[in-house]
Amino acid sequence: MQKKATALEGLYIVEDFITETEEQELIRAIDSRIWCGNGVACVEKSFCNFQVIHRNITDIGPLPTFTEFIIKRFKQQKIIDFEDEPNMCIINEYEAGQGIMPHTDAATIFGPIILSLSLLSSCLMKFTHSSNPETQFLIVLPPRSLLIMTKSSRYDYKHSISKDIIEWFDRGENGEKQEIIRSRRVSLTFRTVRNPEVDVVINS
Ligand SMILES: O=C(O)CCC(=O)C(=O)O
Ligand SMILES: [Fe+2]
Repeated sequence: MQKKATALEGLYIVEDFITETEEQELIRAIDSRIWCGNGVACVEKSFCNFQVIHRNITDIGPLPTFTEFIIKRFKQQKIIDFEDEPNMCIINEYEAGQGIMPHTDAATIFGPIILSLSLLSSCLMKFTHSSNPETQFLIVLPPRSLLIMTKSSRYDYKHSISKDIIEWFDRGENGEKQEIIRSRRVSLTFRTVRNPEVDVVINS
């Protein structure tokens, strides 16, 4: 398990952060719960241990137990320091044809590290510089990989996932393109809410 730097400052990826068995167990645990729509508005289904109502963020409980091994691994693998320990997990589901609009996770609410674990389908995540939109990076998120968003990638860029069912990316070898056929993807995004119970806007 190796943390690899991407071309974008502060953005890292760890492939095979979890095993296939762990992925299946997570999906089983997630699917046995009731989904709600209180998370970021542009995905249809989400689960979150914080509730956002009228721009108010409220702690509605601890992280689900099925995420405990993931947090433990973040520490073991030195992905995070103790003071960065995530206290929030949002689980988003994307069926083929669904994506997420460009946004920056609000800097006033969330801490400096955003961690996103991908399950099931691969997809591309696009990073677009907020003040120079022509500066873009496309990052492949394979299933079971962990994306680590810090520094410039976390604060200066918007990230988004397209609704495209077929996506293409450059393999960087002889201009060769590789295809991704999107199917159901579930992601677990871990963040640190700095100051729960405050009036906030979740994404800017
Ligand atoms: O699905 C993902 O990997 C990212 C989700 C996301 O950007 C968010 O919930 O703010
Ligand atoms: Fe986000």
